[in-house]
Formats: sequence, C-alpha cells, structure tokens
Amino acid sequence: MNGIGNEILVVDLRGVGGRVTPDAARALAARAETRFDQIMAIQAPRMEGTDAHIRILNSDGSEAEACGNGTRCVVQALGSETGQKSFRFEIAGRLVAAEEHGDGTVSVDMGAPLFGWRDIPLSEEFADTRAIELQVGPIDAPVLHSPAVVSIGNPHAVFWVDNDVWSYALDRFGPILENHPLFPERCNITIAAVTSRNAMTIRTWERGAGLTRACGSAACAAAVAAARTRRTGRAVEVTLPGGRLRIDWREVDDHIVMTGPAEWEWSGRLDPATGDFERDAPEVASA
Ligand SMILES: N[C@H](CCC[C@H](N)C(=O)O)C(=O)O
Repeated sequence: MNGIGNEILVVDLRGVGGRVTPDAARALAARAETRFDQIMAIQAPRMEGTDAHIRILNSDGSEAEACGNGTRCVVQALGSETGQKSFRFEIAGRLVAAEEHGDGTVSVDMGAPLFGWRDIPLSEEFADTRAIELQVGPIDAPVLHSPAVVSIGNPHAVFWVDNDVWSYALDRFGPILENHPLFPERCNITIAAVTSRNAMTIRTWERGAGLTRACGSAACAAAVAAARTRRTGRAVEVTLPGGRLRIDWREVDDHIVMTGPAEWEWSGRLDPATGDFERDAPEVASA
C-alpha cells in the first residue's frame, strides 16, 4: 500500500505470531518488487480495548515509534476485511485512535507532541526547542540552520526555508543530520516552506528510510512547529512530494489529528523471519 506515495508493507501477523526481523525487512527492502519505506507489522492486541499491536520497521531494519501514512494504510486494509471504520492501536506504548471516513480518507489521532529536549531526545540540554543551534553548510553562510525539534513519538527536526524546498540537496544534508551526535536516536529531517497562515510545503529525509515521497509524522511535526513559532495557525494543509495531508493540532487536548488517503497496490505472503516473498496472482489480489 501507500500513503500519498510513502511505500508501506502492511504485514498481518495476527494468529500466526512471529515478528518481522530486521534482516527480513532489509531483504524485502533490497528487492525492487517489494521495496518499501516502512513495514506496519500487525500483531494480536495486548492492551485492553485495542484492535491490534503494531510494530513499525524502517527499510534499514530499525524500529520507529510512529508512522502516520502507514497507520492510514492499516485502517483501510483492516476496514476492507470487516467493514469496521474506527480502530484503536497500541503503537510503541502509545494509544493511537483512527477512523475511516465515507470518502475513503482516514483520520489518525497521532497523540500529543513532546517538546522537552529529553523527549526528542537530544544529547544535550536546550531550553528552547523552538529553535536549536544546529546548521549545515559554511559557518558564515549556513544553508540550513536553527531547526525546531519535536517528538511525535519519533524524533523530528524541522528547518525553515523561504523558497523552493526542492532547491536544497536534502539527499546530501539528510544523512549528515539524521546521524548527527545531537540526536542519540537519530532523527527525521524536514525542510519546510510556510506558504500561508494555513498551508506549507515540506520534504523529508526519513530516519532509517532516506528520501521518501511523504512522511506523515513529519507533516505533523512541521505543522506543530510552525504553529508553535507563530508561522501558522493550528490547522494546516501540508503539501508533500506525494500528495497533501490535513493536520489539526487540537486545542482541547493538544492531540494532533492527521487526515489523508491510503491506497492499496498489491498483496502477497512472506516469511517474517527471512523476508522470502510470494506475490498473489492478480485475480486473487482483486478478490
Ligand atoms: N513515514 C512515516 C514515518 C516513519 C518514521 C521513521 N522514519 C522513523 O521515525 O524512524 C510516517 O508517515 O509517519
């Protein structure tokens, strides 16, 4: 499946047990026909009142604590089996509620953002995480600097630019910043251009996945960081390379609600231990 171009493998392990191993993830990511940005591994529920426990793996085999685009894909996949429209998932110790609307779009309550330096986490103290000292490019003329940092369950740094987000060599700066010692758990790196009080455009270099066509949690991070620095209001339309998401940072409970589409591509079966894969014949898949 995909969430506005963010390539997602939805793997249903309910009833079969087992875990998708990092080696299996890397093997699947290395093959053109199964390459992905994230795996959403659906396991039997552990928490009272939840439909499933979901583990998220990046294409480098590392685990992630949030995946907005992937969660929308899971909702659509499970909903197409039973007609259920509202779901509650346990994801990295957080309770994530989501619902599919009549038009096929899905809203996900991504929870409340965290802003403390230890929550991001950062390796040293910063009192004001709305803009921290971090830059790339020549000391006297940095290309990107003073990012906002925020946790959506996973770590994000958001750099502000006032021109075309495509005019930055994110493929070069991304890995340097992702692995910067300031981020003990690495970091998702986003370039954001605010275009109005309720709109922005972003591009993201994802932790453990690299350049992707969309990153839902990064859209949440950028929207919250923009509102926090008075660049926008709390309801923003975010344009990503693969499409658009609507982000509402609710006043009443500080939760972030992300709304957008999800799309089915093909189905198959795989061995979660090795990544051995077999694609369903098309007629089966369309059933
Ligand atoms: N693409 C995902 C984010 C994955 C985050 C992962 N790159 C990490 O935090 O390690 C999304 O739509 O939210």
